[in-house]
Amino acid sequence: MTPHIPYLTARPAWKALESHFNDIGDVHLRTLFADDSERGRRLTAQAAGLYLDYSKNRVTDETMGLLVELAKQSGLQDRIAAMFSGEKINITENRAVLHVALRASRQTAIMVDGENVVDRVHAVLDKMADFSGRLRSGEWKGHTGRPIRNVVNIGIGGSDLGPVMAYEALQHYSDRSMTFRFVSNIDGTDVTETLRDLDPAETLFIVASKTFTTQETMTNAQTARDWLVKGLGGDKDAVARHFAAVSTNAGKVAEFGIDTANMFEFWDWVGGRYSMASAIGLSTMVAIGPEGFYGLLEGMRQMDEHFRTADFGHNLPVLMGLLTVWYANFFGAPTVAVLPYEQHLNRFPAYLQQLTMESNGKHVTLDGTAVDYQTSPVYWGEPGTNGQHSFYQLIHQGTRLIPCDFIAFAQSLNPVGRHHDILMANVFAQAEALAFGKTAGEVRAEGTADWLVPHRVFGGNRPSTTILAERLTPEALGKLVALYEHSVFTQGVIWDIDSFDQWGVELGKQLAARILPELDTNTEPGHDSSTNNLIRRYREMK
Ligand SMILES: O=P(O)(O)OC[C@H]1O[C@](O)(CO)[C@@H](O)[C@@H]1O
Repeated sequence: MTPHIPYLTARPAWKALESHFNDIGDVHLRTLFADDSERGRRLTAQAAGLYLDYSKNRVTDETMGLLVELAKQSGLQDRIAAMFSGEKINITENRAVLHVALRASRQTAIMVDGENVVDRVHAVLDKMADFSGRLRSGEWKGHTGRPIRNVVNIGIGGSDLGPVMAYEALQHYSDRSMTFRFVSNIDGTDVTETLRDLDPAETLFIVASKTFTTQETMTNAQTARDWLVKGLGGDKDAVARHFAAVSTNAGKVAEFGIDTANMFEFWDWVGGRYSMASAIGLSTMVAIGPEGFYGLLEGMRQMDEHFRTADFGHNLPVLMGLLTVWYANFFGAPTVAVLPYEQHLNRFPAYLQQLTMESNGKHVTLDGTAVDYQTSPVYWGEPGTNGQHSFYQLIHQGTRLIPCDFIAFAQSLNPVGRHHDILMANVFAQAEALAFGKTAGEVRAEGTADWLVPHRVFGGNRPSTTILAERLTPEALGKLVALYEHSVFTQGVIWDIDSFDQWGVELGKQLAARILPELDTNTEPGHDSSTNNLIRRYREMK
């Protein structure tokens, strides 16, 4: 029988953390470092080649002990076991949550409803590898007999953000003789600008949609199909050689007119935002090749294993998840900044926004009780060093506490002159400046006039975590993605919420469906006075 888990704020470890926070919440990182010369070496952890330095966080050994205790009292170990064994932990949709099965090795067995899903995963991976191989070699020909040189992924949310993030991240490994583009927005500009300079005879569309009913994706796919057929002389038969689909919904794929032989399947136990290792990653596999894609899966698998087996005190995703809870709930920090010092990770913050906020932006516990504590913070960020010349001012001297995740790699994929050392000097310097700041005494000692001193003081004590890896490879990206996935899981378990549904996006969809027909008629729209007025104005102006 599952042990009863008390409401979050009634758990003994929570209460202990509250009183501990009163004791150490204001202690400065300068003091913590001055009192413990080993701190920077000790408050670190590493696994699967990722090095996590969490020493610049406002924690002591006691804090970490209590946070780990909180994870235990929240039943984290059982919940991890439940996820990995295919239990239907997405309770509001009655679904298993098995993105870990997408990267399980062929020999593994994970049963859902009496079936080993790992066999199905590998059957699809084999089909993807065959298709990717034929595209990349030029064996797969378009309708006019020309090889495919352009791949356009049409999808949105998890059917876009994972593929586009992974493509950007792994561009170094991609086939540079091909172009890869991503259409997501319903704004006609997205599809128009994407297709503007492409030759339909050499273009393949991957329509990626779990449900195959998403309005944005279906509308963009229809426009792409019209563009293709028109560009190839009006021959509808061209669609078969230029469209592939990735979906859980074979019926809808066939209805759209895509040959289901060109359909790559995934399953309802893969959440959209957890799907980049599934067939949703088809564009990634075409770009970097099957071997590269298997490398990505291998990296994820290593982090999955670490998460599943390592004790919480040395478990990277658990530590990161617990630190997020510590700042969100005890310091009241409303956001987390993710700052990759790697240009190829420029879409990583956007990817993480869906992963974190669609997962943990919830207001009730699993049993439907309204929470009286904060859940997911807002995640945001930009690659360094660009952010330094824009919003870092607020992180350094603003009034809000913004925990930062710095992500950096020891080796550059593009070693040019001193660029990489300068980049790394900056990431280390930022974390140092945030933690230790500059005192009024130090500012004065530089000869600063008295009136200017307060403006030039850096309070410091601003927490950050640094993730350091050797080099951005498919494996490393897989580890990083799985690290954040499991950190999100850890947070969700502590907060006792369903991290795998997304009911919050439904209302807007329903209202848009109601408004759409009203935009074309002259009947009185049936909404509040602001919405009615906006609809009327739009009708006049359009
Ligand atoms: O893959 P689909 O079914 O088109 O859904 C796209 C996205 O829409 C959502 O359901 C809601 O925004 C996401 O969770 C999902 O990733």
